[in-house]
Amino acid sequence: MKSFIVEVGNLHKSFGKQQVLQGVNLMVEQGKVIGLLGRNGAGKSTLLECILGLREADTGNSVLFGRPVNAMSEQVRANIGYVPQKSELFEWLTPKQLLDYFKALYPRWNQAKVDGLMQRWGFGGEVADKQISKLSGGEKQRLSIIRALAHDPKLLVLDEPVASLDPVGRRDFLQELIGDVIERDTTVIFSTHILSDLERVALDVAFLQGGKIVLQGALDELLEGRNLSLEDLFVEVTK
Ligand SMILES: Nc1ncnc2c1ncn2[C@@H]1O[C@H](COP(=O)(O)OP(=O)(O)OP(=O)(O)O)[C@@H](O)[C@H]1O
Repeated sequence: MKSFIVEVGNLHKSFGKQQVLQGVNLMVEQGKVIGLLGRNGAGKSTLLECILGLREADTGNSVLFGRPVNAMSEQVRANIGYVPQKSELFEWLTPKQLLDYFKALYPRWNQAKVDGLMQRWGFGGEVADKQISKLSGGEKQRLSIIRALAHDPKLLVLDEPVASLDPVGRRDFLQELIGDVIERDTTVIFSTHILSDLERVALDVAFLQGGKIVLQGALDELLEGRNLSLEDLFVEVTK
């Protein structure tokens, strides 16, 4: 039996009077790819941040790799890759400098993979030496993804990773992701509003609505017998 990489129990988070997460439970097995869906403002980013311990929950717990997120060693933390919704790259560096900086931080850094992605994802020429602040939104997002994949993480958490990518960029990214999952049994949680992408990669989906995961399961099983498209299901579940 495979182990659970992510175990989230009864997570609550409010901002002032606004209760955003109201008892989220979410279990993710090793090697699963889960698409996290929900309306704008449903709390997807908040949930992903709480799962990773980047934002403190009010109550409840997040356990990653069998360890509470707030008591994780650096070694365990190095198994995680994260692409935030808004990339927080060091804007004054160049892409090359940024990747060299992170390379020094991670014991398991796959330089061959980085070199390949840089070539294929548009950083082969002078863009690699341009200041990050001057890159386009899509270029920054690609760089953020390269950074997150570079250390071969066992858990990848992606918050709308493809929102600024063009169709070719989205396809390249999804191929890379699928390759990673197949080769390395990577566990992936990613939020997106692009349902067609989700249908291409996510085998499982989880719907966040009213501060809770209201539906989670294998995409084909959820759609089977309902005679619905994923878009129909989204509308129905998030009403
Ligand atoms: N730091 C904060 N302070 C106050 N309110 C916040 C803060 N961060 C998020 N919120 C609120 O919490 C709610 C959930 O926000 P969140 O960004 O998690 O939603 P989301 O599901 O990721 O949305 P989207 O699909 O639009 O990206 C929103 O109503 C937002 O205004």
